[in-house]
Amino acid sequence: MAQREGPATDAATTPTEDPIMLEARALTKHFPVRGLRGRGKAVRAVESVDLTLRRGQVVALVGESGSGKSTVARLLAQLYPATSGQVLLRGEPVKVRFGRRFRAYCRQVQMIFQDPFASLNPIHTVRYVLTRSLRIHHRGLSKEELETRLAGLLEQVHLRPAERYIDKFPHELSGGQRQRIAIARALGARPTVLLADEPVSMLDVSIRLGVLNLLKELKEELDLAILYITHDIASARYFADRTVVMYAGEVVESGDSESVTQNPAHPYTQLLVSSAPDPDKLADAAERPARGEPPSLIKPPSGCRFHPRCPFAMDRCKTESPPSLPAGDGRVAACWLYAEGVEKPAGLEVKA
Ligand SMILES: Nc1ncnc2c1ncn2[C@@H]1O[C@H](COP(=O)(O)OP(=O)(O)OP(=O)(O)O)[C@@H](O)[C@H]1O
Repeated sequence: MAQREGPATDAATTPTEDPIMLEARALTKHFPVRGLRGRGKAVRAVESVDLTLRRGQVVALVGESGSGKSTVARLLAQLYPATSGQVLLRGEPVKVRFGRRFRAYCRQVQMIFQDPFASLNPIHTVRYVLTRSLRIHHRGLSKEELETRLAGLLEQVHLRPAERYIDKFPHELSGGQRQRIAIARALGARPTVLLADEPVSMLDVSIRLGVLNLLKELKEELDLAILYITHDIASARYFADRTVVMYAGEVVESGDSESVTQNPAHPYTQLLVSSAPDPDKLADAAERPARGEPPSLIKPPSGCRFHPRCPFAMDRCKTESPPSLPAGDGRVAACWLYAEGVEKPAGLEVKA
């Protein structure tokens, strides 16, 4: 059986030939704890995460609050320096945080934030926001070119006619319209990769699907590689080609979205799926209730970080960190239950 040291990797099992645009290799981030009592301590927010974003694909990064999803996105966007590990853009290692090379990186890799209220400055009109993005990323555009591109950006995010929106301030727009402006601003750079950190979670439920559909359409039109960060594993099935599940800073499962969301292999993914608000699954969730809380990342549990909450934990799980193991359907799971010779316990229902 093929085994790999460390947690589940997304890279090993990608079946398609689409070129890799952005990649994380063993990406790790520890935040030092400040203050006298924190001396020598660190929040181990992201631990050896591998992730592959391919052209024309959406990868969902799913996990509960505090599992390290946003930190991964910020590391990929070069907003934080990594403690260790690498980010590679089209195979080239990247380590830039300032100056011209940083701007060149941002032209390729753009981020969309969760809160369209906070990410747009209230004193600037849509025209200002989009013009600024175009000017920063594409110097020397003539006035006419700028106007054409501005109208094009609004058209791309379905805010039409452009004249209706161009001179509006953020407070004159709905949450969904604001998020569309944030997306248009990102597109102004003509990126190849979008990192979308919970792009719809602050929007009304009724308009979330419209924004996700827009991102899906843009992915197809522009061949974008998209990282979609979410708490909502159900939306990953709908929106993402592949799904990567994080728990307490580590990747625990990855594979194509249909298998990961419909036939989860890792006990944590099973817990996430069973506690998603799906009326058909409520009975099952009650039978296997979530035990405990996510652990402290300053002193994470030894062995598998999920073992204190895992209904199937074995002795080995308390001491040995599980490697990435094939778990059927092309998925990999960082779980000892998938090691050779281990009998699957009753209740771990994974279709072969
Ligand atoms: N700048 C920082 N300094 C110290 N600790 C941080 C910092 N940013 C994040 N953390 C910690 O790192 C861990 C992971 O946080 P992160 O925001 O990446 O998780 P998340 O999965 O995105 O959660 P959420 O969905 O709530 O945003 C948390 O314990 C958080 O408190």
